Amino acid sequence: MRVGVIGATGAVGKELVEVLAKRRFPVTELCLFASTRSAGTKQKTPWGEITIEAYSLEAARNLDLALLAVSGDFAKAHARALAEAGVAVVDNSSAFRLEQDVPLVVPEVNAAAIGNHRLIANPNCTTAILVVALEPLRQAFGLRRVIVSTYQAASGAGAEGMAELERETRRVLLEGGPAGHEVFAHPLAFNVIPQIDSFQPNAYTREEMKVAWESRKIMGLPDLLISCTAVRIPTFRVHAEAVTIETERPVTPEAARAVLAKAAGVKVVDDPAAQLYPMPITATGQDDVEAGRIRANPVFGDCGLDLFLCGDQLLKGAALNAVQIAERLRLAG
Ligand SMILES: NC(=O)C1=CN([C@@H]2O[C@H](COP(=O)(O)OP(=O)(O)OC[C@H]3O[C@@H](n4cnc5c(N)ncnc54)[C@H](OP(=O)(O)O)[C@@H]3O)[C@@H](O)[C@H]2O)C=CC1
Ligand SMILES: N[C@@H](CC(=O)OP(=O)(O)O)C(=O)O
Repeated sequence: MRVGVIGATGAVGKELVEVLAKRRFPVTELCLFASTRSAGTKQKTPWGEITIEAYSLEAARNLDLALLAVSGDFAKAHARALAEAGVAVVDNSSAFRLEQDVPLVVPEVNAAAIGNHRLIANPNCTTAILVVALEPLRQAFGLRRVIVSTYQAASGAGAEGMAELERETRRVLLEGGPAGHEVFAHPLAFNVIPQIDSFQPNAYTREEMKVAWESRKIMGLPDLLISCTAVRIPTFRVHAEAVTIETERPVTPEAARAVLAKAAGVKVVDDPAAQLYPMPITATGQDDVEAGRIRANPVFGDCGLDLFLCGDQLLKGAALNAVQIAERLRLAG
């Protein structure tokens, strides 16, 4: 397949190239696109050094598959035209996630939604990591309410977010100066920030509402009661999530552990006696979402469960999930 990665110089785009190679996606030609800023620069890839092109429909229309990792505004301006030109498009931005005619897919949960669609939306990273663990629990015990608190890495804000955390951490440690900020609302180094994206009229942030809106769509549970508090922390990679659920039927930690141990895309890491639990340091670079600290939550009687998740948001939350979707597009013909 002729494959294009659009946004190839960014945090997600670079991972997309690596994931395509790692999963031996049948690439006959790889084209890398970014903005005019990067056009002409060369990027090392498993297929050799490739020159970045400035994106244009003319240059991309001969692709079989386009993996978009640019902004929502860019996707709104270009994705449908690309799909109408016959290119299968998987979009990582939030532009189309809630559009009725565009499936929003996490293959472990709702691969069937792909059907014959040629424009597929990849979910918000926090959401993808959450639903991979929630869906098997829903199937086994039913799901009544979900409360999530997140601990999200700097790379969720893209390559510039990572660069800012590194630069400002160095500034504090080496120069003793105060940490600055441009990407984040406040200095992130040596801090945590309970704001990701803009505030909504209901006092939640947009990131928090995406977790609710998108989980409902992916899981096909439009009335699911779900509340999220999304927090940025000074790690580079992996989003962690403390999750509390109320199930419809009684649940025990042992039964939940057994369900999650069999679930695709989940790895149970839960041995408190050995101090084993999910952490960004162990989840970095891993395809599976780590699930641990599984315990009964007494607030919801025998239907309450607490767990802690760590997922590499550049992989399952973005590049890996997008390529998993593309693999199914290929199978669909
Ligand atoms: N980071 C994450 O954890 C996740 C991100 N996403 C989504 O994925 C998308 C990409 O995010 P991320 O990789 O973090 O962002 P980055 O800021 O790291 O990368 C953005 C990319 O878009 C390119 N770009 C910008 N403008 C244009 C343009 N006009 N034409 C072509 N390419 C352009 C940039 O190229 P250049 O270098 O030339 O400027 C760069 O390659 C976003 O929609 C984001 O919401 C989704 C899930 C997780
Ligand atoms: N908002 C996420 C990453 C992201 O880009 O999400 P979305 O694609 O929904 O805007 C974060 O900052 O961690």
